[in-house]
Amino acid sequence: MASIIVEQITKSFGKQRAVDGVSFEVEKGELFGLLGPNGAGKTTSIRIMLDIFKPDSGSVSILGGPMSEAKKERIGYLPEERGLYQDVQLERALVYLCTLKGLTRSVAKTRVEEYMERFDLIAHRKKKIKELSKGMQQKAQLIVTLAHEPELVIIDEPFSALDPVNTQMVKDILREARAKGVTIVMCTHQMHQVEELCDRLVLINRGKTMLYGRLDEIRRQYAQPELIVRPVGGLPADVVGVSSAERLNGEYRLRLTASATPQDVLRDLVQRGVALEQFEIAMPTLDEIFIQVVQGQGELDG
Ligand SMILES: Nc1ncnc2c1ncn2[C@@H]1O[C@H](COP(=O)(O)OP(=O)(O)OP(=O)(O)O)[C@@H](O)[C@H]1O
Repeated sequence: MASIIVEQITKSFGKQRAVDGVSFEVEKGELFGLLGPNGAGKTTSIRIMLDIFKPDSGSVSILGGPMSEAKKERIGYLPEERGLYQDVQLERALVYLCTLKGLTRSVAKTRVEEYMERFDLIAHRKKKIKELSKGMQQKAQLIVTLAHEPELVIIDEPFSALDPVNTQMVKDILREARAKGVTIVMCTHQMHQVEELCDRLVLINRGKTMLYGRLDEIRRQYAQPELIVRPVGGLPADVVGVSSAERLNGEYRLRLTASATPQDVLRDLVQRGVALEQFEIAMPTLDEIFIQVVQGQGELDG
């Protein structure tokens, strides 16, 4: 079942077309990546999804239909711009913001305390927001996003100000939420985080959908005919189906001829008695795919 259905949305600001016919669906309980370079239209798409902006055309169904006031309490949103009242003490600010999301004061207090423990903020509970570091403020905002236990979470750059320890903690929290059936849409430029966390993704560029689908399928689709092979000894010079071989730290990256398959190469190596520690099809990283797609569109558009 889909938690969000985005159909052919468009949005212009003056002559600038920020979103240009974007469609995708986010399944219930998945961790979905919303990706794209700066200015691609991600934040505008999120704002349309959350009914902050009306689209010029197209439609959005969220949690089974149009957005409503009641639904807002079932959603957690971490916006890109982190706006907390700077002069208020951390704990007071968090409890207050959680009551705005429908929690009673006493439940809000308990949850906030639990989350402050978990996020290692408890020692700072009496500090004003402006006295907290950037990373601490971001964790505080994540608490506001999550503490009312929303069924749908939309987070824009959740890791941007976090050190590796806090990044790991937030990733664990997101995985736990997913395991409980929470739907998560994550907008980020950090491709390795997407590779680690996301089931499916959409990549938009200049307002248009460039890639959409399962991460593993997208990587397979962009796989070059290359192998990574680690032989026990050396590699013969004339392996069947190999057009070039590059050696790096005992590992070879083999480029295949147009008609060869990985099986042809493996068969030849086995027949020649080459012992192998590793034999795998080289998969491109999401970073490489992102750059290829974005630069490719740039070249097409001139
Ligand atoms: N309120 C606005 N008024 C005018 N133009 C806007 C407004 N919001 C966004 N835009 C323009 O729309 C385009 C898409 O912006 P958007 O913020 O959606 O991109 P983004 O993918 O979130 O980028 P980033 O990764 O840099 O945050 C940009 O060209 C931007 O200048």
